[in-house]
Amino acid sequence: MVTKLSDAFKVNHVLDLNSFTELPETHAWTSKLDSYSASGGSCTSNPETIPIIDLNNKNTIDLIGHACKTWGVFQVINHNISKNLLDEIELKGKGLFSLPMHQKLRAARPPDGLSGYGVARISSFFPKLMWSEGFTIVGSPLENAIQLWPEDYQNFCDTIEEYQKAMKKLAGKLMWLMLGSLGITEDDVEWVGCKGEERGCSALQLNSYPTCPDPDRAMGLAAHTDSTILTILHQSNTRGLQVFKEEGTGWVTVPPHPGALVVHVGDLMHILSNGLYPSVLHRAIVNRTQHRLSVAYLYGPPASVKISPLQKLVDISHPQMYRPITWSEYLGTKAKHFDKALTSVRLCAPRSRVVNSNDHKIVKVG
Ligand SMILES: C=C1C[C@]23C[C@@]1(O)CC[C@H]2[C@@]12CCC[C@@](C)(C(=O)O1)[C@H]2[C@@H]3C(=O)O
Ligand SMILES: O=C(O)CCC(=O)C(=O)O
Ligand SMILES: [Fe+2]
Repeated sequence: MVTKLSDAFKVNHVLDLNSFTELPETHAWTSKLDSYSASGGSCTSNPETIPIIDLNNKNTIDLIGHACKTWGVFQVINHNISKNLLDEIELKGKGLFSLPMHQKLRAARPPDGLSGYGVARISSFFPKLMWSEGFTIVGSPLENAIQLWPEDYQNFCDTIEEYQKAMKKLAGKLMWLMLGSLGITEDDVEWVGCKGEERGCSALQLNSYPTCPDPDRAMGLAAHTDSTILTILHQSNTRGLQVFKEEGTGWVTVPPHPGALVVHVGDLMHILSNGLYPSVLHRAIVNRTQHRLSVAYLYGPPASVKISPLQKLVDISHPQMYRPITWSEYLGTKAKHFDKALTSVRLCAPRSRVVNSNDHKIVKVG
């Protein structure tokens, strides 16, 4: 960890990125830092493209299974989330991030808190700061919304709550399609129907990436995997999201597709599938001319349920690869070990096909 910047991170020092005409040193990700490099790593114009899956297609389940195995990411269309709701959440996000800094800081995320405004949580693991600001909502948005708009918080809350509800439904459906593609049914999952504590459950993360005076040396959101079962990402029509594909391919851009939502396989699906569906390493880069916004719905199980490889996927030739762990414990492990979190709960060596994409600092991208 880098002491100076991690101190800044702890007190949630957010700089107003719109006020810079040159990239400050604190945000300059040099190529010497190898895998930390912003411009580092080939970003291919790969002939292979990230699958776009129509949820009304009769082969959806197989297409999803194949995408999870080969990419760890896909886009979905015909997902039943209205364009109106997607436009509305984008509008609310833009409204929030365009508030003056002193107003946003009224809702600053406390050092050990879950919800609120601030720099990327993973900042403390990197020697440089990221060119982004974020707003996390776990549970009700009410408390933060009142801090931001004491007179007019209801409008924001209504959109967020409607979005959370719609995403929860879609995420549940996608989880069962993913598990279904592995031959798993509800009977195989002990914690089905277990409500658990709502606190600590799925989070909504609004990310804002202001235009950047030197985008090749800056990093929007550094390479990471999500600590989720799956994540549903709505990206505005500006490019920026990249996923890492092994086998010599490198970083691949996930091009915005009108109306589509991006789905990431997260670390908990990696565990549940006993390594069959590896979580996807991804990052966000920035650009000189267009502000970019993304909204991530980070979906997980009830916080206190023990997650472990599903027994149907474990046998003598496929031993259990991970120990049981709750989502809250895993988030704690991630906060401490970051890219080594998954390895730290591993019981035996990974399947030979799976490159350990989670030791991402060893991934050669520079
Ligand atoms: C549920 C969560 C996953 C997350 C940490 C959090 O408590 C809320 C924010 C999430 C997020 C979004 C941006 C990337 C990420 C790595 C981060 O720093 O905050 C993820 C966290 C995660 O998936 O580990
Ligand atoms: O902004 C993006 O495209 C990526 C956001 C992301 O990875 C996250 O919020 O976890
Ligand atoms: Fe992410």
